[in-house]
Amino acid sequence: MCGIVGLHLRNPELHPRLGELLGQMLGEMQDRGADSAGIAIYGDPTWSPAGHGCVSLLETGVEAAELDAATAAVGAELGSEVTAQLVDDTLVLAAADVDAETLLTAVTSVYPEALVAGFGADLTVLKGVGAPRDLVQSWGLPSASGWQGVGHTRMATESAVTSSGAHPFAVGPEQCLVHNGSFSNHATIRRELRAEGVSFDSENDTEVGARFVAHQLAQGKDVETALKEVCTTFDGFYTLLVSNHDSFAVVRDAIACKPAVIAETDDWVAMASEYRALANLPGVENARIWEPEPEVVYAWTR
Ligand SMILES: NC(=O)CC[C@H](N)C(=O)O
Repeated sequence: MCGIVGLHLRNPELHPRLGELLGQMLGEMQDRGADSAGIAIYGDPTWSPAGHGCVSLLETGVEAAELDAATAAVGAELGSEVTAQLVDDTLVLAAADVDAETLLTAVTSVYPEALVAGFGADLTVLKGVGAPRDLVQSWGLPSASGWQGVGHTRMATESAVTSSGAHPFAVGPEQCLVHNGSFSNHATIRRELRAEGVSFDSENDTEVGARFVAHQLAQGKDVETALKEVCTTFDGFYTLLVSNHDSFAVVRDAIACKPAVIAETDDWVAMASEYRALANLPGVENARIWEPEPEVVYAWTR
């Protein structure tokens, strides 16, 4: 198994409720993947303030008492002021008027061994090992706000139960990908991407999918084209939810044996592995609800 949830909010009045709603959705999917979990939040004013470059970092070894030293070290490397907070195990860094890739370069030179969980103008990615409902509380997710969120509960099939194996895989700017299923030819595609200079953080099959999509987007392709390329390149089983700075997209493999349901109202678009994760969303009783067809890319833009 594995559980996927995603919520793209169209109505700004709902933005303050993003974390509360996503946290409930993720909690409903705990029994599909109790090993580990992760979330991507777009637009929270505390974690990723407007106009800031943001980087989410795991495995830094930084403790709460060392945050000032961390901001000083990254600030010195960057040449401008940096803020940092520890959200459970994730070090969330932000810098005003700096693009996220510039901040990322400074951060990775100070913490070369750390795991980059995500980066972007508007994006925070938190991941951890443990029960998803406990992680939701440790992250303080119910108080988060924003315009889009993605979450995943993992039951590992392809690599160890570690933070680096937890989803989302957020390997390109503002990008995030979560997966239910397993890619059977990921080793081949990993070799091909490596030959093109792509490097990897884990042995996970989903990371290969995320790096493939990021590679396509970096070549200028749009999300729909990149996901159609996924369908022609990857073998195995997959329901994927892919988000970006302005988009939210779902695709399933040709057999579509991994469950997925999409619901849409004027106020939001939501996706989950099972309907029960959507059942408490405001206005769901009037939503258009359907099961995504095999190899059809469903994409929404802001
Ligand atoms: N159960 C799943 O869907 C697992 C997803 C992916 N293959 C992983 O191991 O992370």
